[in-house]
Amino acid sequence: MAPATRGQAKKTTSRNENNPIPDPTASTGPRRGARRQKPTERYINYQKTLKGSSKSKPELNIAAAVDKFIIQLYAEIVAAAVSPISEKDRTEIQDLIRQARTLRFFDLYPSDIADDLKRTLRNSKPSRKQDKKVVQRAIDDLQVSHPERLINFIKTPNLVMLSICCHSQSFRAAIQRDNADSKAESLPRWGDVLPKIKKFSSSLELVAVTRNLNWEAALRVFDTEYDRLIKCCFKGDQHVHNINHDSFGIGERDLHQLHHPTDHVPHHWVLPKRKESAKRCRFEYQYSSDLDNEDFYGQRVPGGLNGGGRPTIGEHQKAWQVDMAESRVLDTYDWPNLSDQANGDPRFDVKLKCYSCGKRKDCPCKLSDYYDKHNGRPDALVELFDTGKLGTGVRALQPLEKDAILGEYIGEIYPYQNPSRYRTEMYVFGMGIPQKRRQKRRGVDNGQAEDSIDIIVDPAIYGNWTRYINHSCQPNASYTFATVGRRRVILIQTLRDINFGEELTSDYGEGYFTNMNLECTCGAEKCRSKQ
Ligand SMILES: C[S@@+](CC[C@H](N)C(=O)[O-])C[C@H]1O[C@@H](n2cnc3c(N)ncnc32)[C@H](O)[C@@H]1O
Repeated sequence: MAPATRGQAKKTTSRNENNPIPDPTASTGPRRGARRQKPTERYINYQKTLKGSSKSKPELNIAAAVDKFIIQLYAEIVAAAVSPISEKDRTEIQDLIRQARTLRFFDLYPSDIADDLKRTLRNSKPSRKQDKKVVQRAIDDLQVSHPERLINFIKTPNLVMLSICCHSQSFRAAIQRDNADSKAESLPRWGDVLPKIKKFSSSLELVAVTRNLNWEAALRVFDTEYDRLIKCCFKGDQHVHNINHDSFGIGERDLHQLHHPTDHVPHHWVLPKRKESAKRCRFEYQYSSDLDNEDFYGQRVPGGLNGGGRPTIGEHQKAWQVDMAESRVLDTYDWPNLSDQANGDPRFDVKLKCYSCGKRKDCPCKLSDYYDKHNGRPDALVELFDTGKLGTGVRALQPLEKDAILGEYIGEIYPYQNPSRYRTEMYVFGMGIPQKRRQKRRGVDNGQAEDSIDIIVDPAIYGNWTRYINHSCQPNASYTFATVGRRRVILIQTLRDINFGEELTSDYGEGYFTNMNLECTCGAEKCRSKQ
């Protein structure tokens, strides 16, 4: 990809001879929408009060409040997955899941039998201390407010989703909060947030499981307690009405997991359009002479080589794409013009000051320093999703503010002079890096040419999520160059505020689609392909 250079009809009705005011008396029978009487003054005043009252606004406010809730839900689930959970939170999570399971258990029976069973439970007098505790806990579980919410959530979406969402404090509060309290606190009601949770459940699950959230541990904590409860209260098999109690009423459907990632790297897995399991990113390339050496062939190629044997040059291969933290400079290539100071790193930029500290020499800055000072969001919550016609794309799972730096465009680095390593320019990004300053004395340019190194950053196989940003002729993000710690980097920066759920796009530059022999299908109003 070449560096980006950066880059209603109003409805009118006029009342004239051709469009006269309709005469209500002109037709005989009643007409839809025709006003029969003039509205009374009282009615007009009432309408006015409605316009000014909160009744005219709630839709907007509710939508915004629900969005805010969903954004918090994602953020809190991710926080629970990647950092330790406090003891208090853990207890709350476990309590809510246990209450839901107890309620669900009784709900499996026809109501008369369930009532009988609850009565048996309340009248049971277990002798062992441990059993007493378990029975009391189950009796308490039956008293929770809004039991139907918990029971229904286990049915749709399911218990997996409940265990995942329970890791969010906002979720735990919302499912237990009375509607009156929601109103008083200007928070969305449970009935408002539930449809949105269902809508995003596949994405929420993928976000949680690829970050290794241990939803199952929280769910299983009380398994032994349920065994005890069944033995205490239901005297042998008398309660079994075609209901499997192996897991205290939890069936296969309750535990249906949609995504089964084989590793826990969030940016390896693409959220599918339909409710299927997420797919791991793969890439088809042509085996080239550049790869035909021990460094590549000898290593374990991600996803293996087709057929296992050494491929012939030009053969098509498919590999898993790998997520890595930093670019990898390949030393299997010759690096002409590399200055001594560069220390083997062709990204070394002799000419420019470090954008982070402003020094030219002895700069210790790392990219994280730059992020700290320049509105950086390198951990921004994004997900890979299947866009359909454009393949994999990236969308924001949180609002992103204008000018935020979201990450570095990284990949394998090799000299520009070489053909693309995987014989495709799909992800290739080129940049020139000065290695020597122009010698100017007393205002006279000595004519000595600048030494510069042209490099390719190629994330075809090794890269990060930034490679999946699709092109738009009216993008909301861009590639920017910076020098940080003497190293030239390509960064992704937002061009405007980006909303939750919006796809991130950038401009690949004029030549990309011509070079690739592709047509841009971004669909933007000012799409170059339309001009
Ligand atoms: C850098 S990759 C972006 C990620 C890519 N969609 C994927 O699945 O890996 C660039 C490729 O995405 C597709 N693409 C991205 N934006 C496009 C657009 N506006 N029109 C057509 N194809 C596009 C093209 O196949 C292009 O070669």
